[in-house]
Amino acid sequence: SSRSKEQRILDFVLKHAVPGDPTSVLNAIDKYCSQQEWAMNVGDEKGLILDRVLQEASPSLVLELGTYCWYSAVRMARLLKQGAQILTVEFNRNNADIAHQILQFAGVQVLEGSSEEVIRQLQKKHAVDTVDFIFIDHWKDRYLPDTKLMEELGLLRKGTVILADNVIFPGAPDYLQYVRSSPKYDCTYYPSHLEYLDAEDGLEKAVYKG
Ligand SMILES: O=c1[nH]cnc2c(O)c(F)c(-c3ccc(F)cc3)c(-c3ccc(F)cc3)c12
Ligand SMILES: [Mg+2]
Repeated sequence: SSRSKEQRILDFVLKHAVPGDPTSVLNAIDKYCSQQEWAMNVGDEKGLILDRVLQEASPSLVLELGTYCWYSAVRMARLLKQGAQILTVEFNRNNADIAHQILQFAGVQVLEGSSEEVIRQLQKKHAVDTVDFIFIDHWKDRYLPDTKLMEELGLLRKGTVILADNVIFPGAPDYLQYVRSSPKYDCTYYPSHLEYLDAEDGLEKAVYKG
């Protein structure tokens, strides 16, 4: 059977990265996706912004919406303090399987299902109280409804950082308008470029004020 692009990326990682060395995994994925086949990883340029915002937040619990090519989960896992955990949500079954193979890092758990389903189950099924850092990188039409759902369920606490990818391309205008006009958030825009390309893109940070 023909292997998918994601499986080809995994093959390249398993061949060129050093087991247990997350930076070598990131370098392998960036090399493959910038030279062989483009894929929608957050990438090295926006990844540096993610690194800085994550380190500043120093979270104990990270929720990622959109595992896809597992790149950002590895990127964040390598910077977490001892004992911190990442819950990453992927609804696409075969991507989740590959993610499991890559994410043999302690503390990264891939939860399968739609972001709405998983968010609704976090407190009861996954013993989550509040989330410290959320990386939104799944699907533009879900940014706003999922953020409102997390507010309603009390998953956000004073200081929770929400960092959203692709707020310019493909863009999430309803989400941007909401967080930037809401008194509940302090927002910062980080200009950058679409992964591995020159097109403009950026990340929006929204800090929940409780
Ligand atoms: O959907 C996404 N989720 C998360 N991150 C993404 C990301 O970082 C991207 F760069 C793109 C992107 C942007 C431009 C482009 F030309 C192709 C794909 C997408 C995306 C947008 C529209 C689709 F129909 C399919 C994929 C996503
Ligand atoms: Mg993205």
